[in-house]
Amino acid sequence: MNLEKFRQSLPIYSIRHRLIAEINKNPTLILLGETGSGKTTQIPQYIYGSHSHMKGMIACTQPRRVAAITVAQRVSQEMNSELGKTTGYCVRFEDCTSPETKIKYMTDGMLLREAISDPLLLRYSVIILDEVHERTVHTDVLLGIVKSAQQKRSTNKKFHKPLKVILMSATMDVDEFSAYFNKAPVVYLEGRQFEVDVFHSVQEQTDYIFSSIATIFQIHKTAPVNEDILVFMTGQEEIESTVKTISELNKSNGKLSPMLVLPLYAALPSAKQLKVFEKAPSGCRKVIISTNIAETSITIKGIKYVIDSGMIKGKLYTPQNNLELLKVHKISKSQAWQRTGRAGRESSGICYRLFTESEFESMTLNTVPEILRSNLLSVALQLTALGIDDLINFDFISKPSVEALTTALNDLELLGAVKKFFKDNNGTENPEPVSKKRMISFRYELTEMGRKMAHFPLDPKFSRCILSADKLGCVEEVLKIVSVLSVDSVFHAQTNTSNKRDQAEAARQKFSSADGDHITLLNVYKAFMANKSSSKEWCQENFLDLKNLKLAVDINKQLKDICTKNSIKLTSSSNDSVKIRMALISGFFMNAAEYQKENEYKTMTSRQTVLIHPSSVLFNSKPACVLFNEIVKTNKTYMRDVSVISSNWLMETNPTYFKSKIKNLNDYSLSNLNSNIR
Ligand SMILES: Nc1ncnc2c1ncn2[C@@H]1O[C@H](COP(=O)(O)OP(=O)(O)OP(=O)(O)O)[C@@H](O)[C@H]1O
Repeated sequence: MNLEKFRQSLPIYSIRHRLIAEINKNPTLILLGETGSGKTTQIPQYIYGSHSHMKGMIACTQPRRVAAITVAQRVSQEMNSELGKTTGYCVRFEDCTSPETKIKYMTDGMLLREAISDPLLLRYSVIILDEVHERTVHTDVLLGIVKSAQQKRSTNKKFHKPLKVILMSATMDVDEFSAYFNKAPVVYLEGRQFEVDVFHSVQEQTDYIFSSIATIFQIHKTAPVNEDILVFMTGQEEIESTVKTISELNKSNGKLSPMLVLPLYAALPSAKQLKVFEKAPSGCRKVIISTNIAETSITIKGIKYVIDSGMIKGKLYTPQNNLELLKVHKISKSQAWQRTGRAGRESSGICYRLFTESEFESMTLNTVPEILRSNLLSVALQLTALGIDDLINFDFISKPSVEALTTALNDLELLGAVKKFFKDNNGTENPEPVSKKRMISFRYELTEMGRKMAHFPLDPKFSRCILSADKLGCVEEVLKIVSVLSVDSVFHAQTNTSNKRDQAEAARQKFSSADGDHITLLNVYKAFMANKSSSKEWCQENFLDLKNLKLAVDINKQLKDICTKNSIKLTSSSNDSVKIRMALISGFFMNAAEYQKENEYKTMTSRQTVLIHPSSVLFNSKPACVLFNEIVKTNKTYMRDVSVISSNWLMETNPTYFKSKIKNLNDYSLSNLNSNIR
């Protein structure tokens, strides 16, 4: 079938005139249509076709870069035009558009960044927010920004350019979205092009990795070899080890046809992600093991079977102790339907759910919005950079708790990114509260430091470390550490025999620094760069993860580019571990802990009892005062990525903050706090 005929066979084609009429009539429209019905690829083309004189662009946002890129490729093929001309895409670190571009697929994060310099989004006539059901933090924030831009553009004659907004998904809570956009009308699109048969497990599965592998081989033994399989699992490590297991099992069997087993997760470099879209060699079955990154929007040709573990790795946040944890948990019904919808896109498909029907029934209908289970530090910085100075009263579709927002703003103030101004009942602003009775409100303004921090696509704590490194003259070193911390562990975990474990430990000792994990990671990075020509063998010998190290090098390059663009000199002071740790303190001073007794530490901020993680080079030492990057909870609460610091450094970096903390510390702490350990 040629592409034009194919487009006409999509369910959405039959209602295209009605859709355009509704879009013309209403400022906002909500479109609920089944997966594969043609929303993402067709709606922008219909709008472009019927409004070719339109001045502004049509933006279509996607929660993930891989979707933005592949959908743009498909649409430019359907329009028979070169990618980057009429249709283009824009994702972090990659802009494939030109002055001719009219249809722009982009990540929601990119549109948010654009809003910093263009809060009314004047470049766009139509903004389509796709896959809104995913409720990523970026989508939720964008909903507020787009709504406010739409209101301002409709009431202020100066702009003469109303903004059309379209929200789309196959599985959203339409009432909530419609209410948020002043009772916007909803168009329901029924029917899908190809059927997908869904099978549930008969019994509850205790080990979804084992069940996934068993199901893959059941299919592989019986189904034609050109029918590919997409499996949903939870995270990078689990996916990489499953890819390895399946490949080895298939090879060792000897009788089965070959398999091309590919991983897919967000941290994988873009080129590797796009590999899953390539056809497998003839006579070979493609099996893709993916996180939820492949859950929405994308079409991978050849996928006949979807295997859904029913699990996802997602964020959980408790503002009381400012703790954000990643946890594997069950998906929602809406996610299960999205995963099912990745089959049946070129012909009928089959979805095997590795959970029973009653387990499915007990799942929540929709995913809890990410904004309600995240630390809001980055969001608060971005919104303040957008000029929103009263976050507590910002029109969020799902309002985070005041506690979570206040924690984020207070932390940003401590990091020096924002400044608080108090307004009294005369309307006068003061940097300090004058008297409680007279204060009526306060607002936050971005500082020069905050403006610079907002340029980095990083947790603001890391951005702050980089900016302090600029002052201290150790930018190169801090960038390397931040890059390694931005990827999964660079140390190999798969050392299952005790002999191998000893060898791995011995190899690690080579990089180990008594100052802690950060300097150890810096040593690993530097050694990797020095041995790059023989990197594969070198990594094997040293029990290091080549893929993650390469990724870190890539991130390092991108961060260097941002520094250069922002006039931050790439200074180096490689032998000065104190300077480097001082720079780290400036971002992570809230993550300091002091030794108590019997290997136990207490965090200075929330007074939690924590231990040093066994993976740390400091596991067997007991420094009086440490800094950590994160807390992980298993059966105990551990600090991960730990470095030795001196309590005096904390006082030097943030005296106001630590003076108040000292008041709360017990006698033991007070005597320790001023002891400089090295
Ligand atoms: N890259 C591609 N290669 C081949 N076919 C594609 C591609 N992208 C889309 N299609 C075809 O177009 C159909 C419609 O895709 P589209 O993404 O527009 O649907 P959708 O309604 O937005 O689905 P979803 O809700 O799952 O994102 C798919 O089912 C598939 O048949």
